[in-house]
Amino acid sequence: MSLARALLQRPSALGPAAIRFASTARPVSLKERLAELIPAEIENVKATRAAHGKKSFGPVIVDQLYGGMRSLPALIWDGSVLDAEEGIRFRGKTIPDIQKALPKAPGGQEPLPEGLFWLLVTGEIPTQEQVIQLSKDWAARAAIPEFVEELLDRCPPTLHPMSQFSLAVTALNHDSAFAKAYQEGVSKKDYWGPVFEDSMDLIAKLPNIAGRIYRNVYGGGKLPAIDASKDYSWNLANLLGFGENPAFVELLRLYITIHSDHEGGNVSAHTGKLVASALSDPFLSYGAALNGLAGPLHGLANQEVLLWLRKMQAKIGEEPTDEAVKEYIWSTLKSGQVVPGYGHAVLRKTDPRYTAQREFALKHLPDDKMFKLVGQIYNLVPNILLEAGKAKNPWPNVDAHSGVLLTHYGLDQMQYYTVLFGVSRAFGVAAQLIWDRALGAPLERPKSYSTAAIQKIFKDKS
Ligand SMILES: CC(=O)SCCNC(=O)CCNC(=O)[C@H](O)C(C)(C)COP(=O)(O)OP(=O)(O)OC[C@H]1O[C@@H](n2cnc3c(N)ncnc32)[C@H](O)[C@@H]1OP(=O)(O)O
Ligand SMILES: O=C([O-])CC(=O)C(=O)O
Repeated sequence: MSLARALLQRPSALGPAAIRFASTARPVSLKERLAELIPAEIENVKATRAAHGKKSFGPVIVDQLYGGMRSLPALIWDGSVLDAEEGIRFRGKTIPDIQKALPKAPGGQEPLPEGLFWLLVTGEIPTQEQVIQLSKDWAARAAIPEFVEELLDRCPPTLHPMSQFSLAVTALNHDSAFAKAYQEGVSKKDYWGPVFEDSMDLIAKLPNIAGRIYRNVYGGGKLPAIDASKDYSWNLANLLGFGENPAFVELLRLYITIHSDHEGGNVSAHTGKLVASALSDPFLSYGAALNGLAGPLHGLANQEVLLWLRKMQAKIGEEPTDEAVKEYIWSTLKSGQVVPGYGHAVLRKTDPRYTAQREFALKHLPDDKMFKLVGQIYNLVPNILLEAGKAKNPWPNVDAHSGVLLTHYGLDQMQYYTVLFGVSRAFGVAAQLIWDRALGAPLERPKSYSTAAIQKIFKDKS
């Protein structure tokens, strides 16, 4: 067994210097860096709990039990934290920060999602070499089992792409390193190793799954092979048939980076964490997360936005007046539907992910008719939502913009959009699952109450 392998199997037995010594010929890998970071983080969590473990986070009110647990402090999520006014920070960094700091592809301007994953896992900005190493590692792991290919090929094209995606990801559990290790009696303190391997496999295999679904449902012929000399987003674009379009590849780099993580309480992230807390492997956990992402109030909203825009254009034309757009928005609200792409459970300002996409559009497609319509809607919806008086946040979220960019480049099959969101969200969920197992996160089991029980509690107290 090589020294590097021995180190990886028993990282805690040897110090960081030894690990660095073993890898002088190549950059320190993500797994090696993680092995260095875990012992200190275990101590950090212990110290935090010792200092603050018995302190209150404030009262829980009954409305929070009925109201979807809004603002209830209930989860630990290290990769990112969401501020209602400012938006997301990945390991403390805003979207403009990471656009500046993360490594880029040669000639590219957008951050490479490989770098974002490194940042989510370690809290550190990787070197160009480390990012290249990650691209190559994922390319080497990208093949999917033949039976998963067959499973996808047998899905009727009428089955929603998200259902196909979730089926395929769940089926990857067949080869889970963690499920196998658990059956073989792996010790709790070593859970993170096979969970790391599964997480890397999961992310690496998503382009082949996503590409196969796209070509099966929408045509486009045989899938090309993964090119190990190219980055993750280029390969995904190529599998979809857009590898020759550098602007589309750049868009995917930005898209995957900004959709990756949105702290822990959103439906997909929380579902992944919850399911994994039962020690279900990362494939089962992420399959469950995808089923949540497929809901129209969450990730599917990007599909809904495009459908809504198309219906609007069909009704009032491609370049409508403000009055016609206003009337259309009101008719949506009056018929008891939501305006897709607007509002948010936490945010109270324009989503910085919307802004990042708008800036991309201003640079690459300023004259696109649908982009202009999206801008026009931005000037009208917030006032109407405020006037309607219900939504706590009248501003656009990430989903208000993404479909327009994809459509511009010819990816206009909106039912497919949430699959791309799903590829991206795997980065954030996987990073947290690795840490949850490294830090020994317990089974999740909050307390529930019936309405009768609540009435009794307060009757007894009054
Ligand atoms: C990646 C993402 O998941 S981002 C979110 C994507 N989802 C969408 O864009 C769908 C449209 N938006 C919405 O439905 C909501 O704003 C959500 C689901 C995102 C957030 O929901 P909540 O936290 O419950 O929002 P909020 O507290 O503001 O809701 C209060 C009321 O305003 C309504 N409301 C909120 N946003 C909108 C909207 N965009 N259009 C119409 N009504 C809205 C709610 O439906 C709710 O109505 P109700 O009292 O009749 O039930
Ligand atoms: O944070 C949320 O609840 C929804 C959201 O924007 C995301 O998950 O990206």
